[in-house]
Amino acid sequence: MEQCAYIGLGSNIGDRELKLLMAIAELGKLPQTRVTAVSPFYETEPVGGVPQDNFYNAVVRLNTEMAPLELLDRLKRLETEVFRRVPSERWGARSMDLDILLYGELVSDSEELTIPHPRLAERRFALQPLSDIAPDLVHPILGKRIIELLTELTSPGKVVRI
Ligand SMILES: Nc1nc2c(c(=O)[nH]1)N=C(CO)CN2
Repeated sequence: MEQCAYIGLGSNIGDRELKLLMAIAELGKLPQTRVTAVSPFYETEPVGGVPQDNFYNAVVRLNTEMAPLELLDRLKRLETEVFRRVPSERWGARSMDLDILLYGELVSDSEELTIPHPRLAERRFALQPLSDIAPDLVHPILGKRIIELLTELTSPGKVVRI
């Protein structure tokens, strides 16, 4: 069955805007998948304490028939094969980070994959672009709309629309 999945994109190495555009093009080539919404791009302060360059972040909506773990596998392959991402420190700089934020109404916590993304509600760099394309979407655990989560967010984390 086709599901809506929301993917968070982030890059802070090289031509960040070009990398986001390339990632969106690659997502559109995935099997059984269509890109059905793309958020504006934001330049965002790095979160997580490691001193590094600002990120560009965006969120896309996919309509996909791929199962969550299949989608995860495809995203990890894109990160390594297309963007040559190398293993780096946990919160460190990255050429391209592709995270499944939400997958339909699914709530899942396995070793490989936690959905919704466990830090979604704390991250302005994810909530802001997500709220641009899906403000009324309800977080399946917190039971609140994305726009509410964004409004209630107290942590700073500057984000600037490009
Ligand atoms: N602003 C911003 N900060 C981050 C990001 C990111 O995508 N944007 N990704 C990280 C690694 O998951 C760590 N910190």
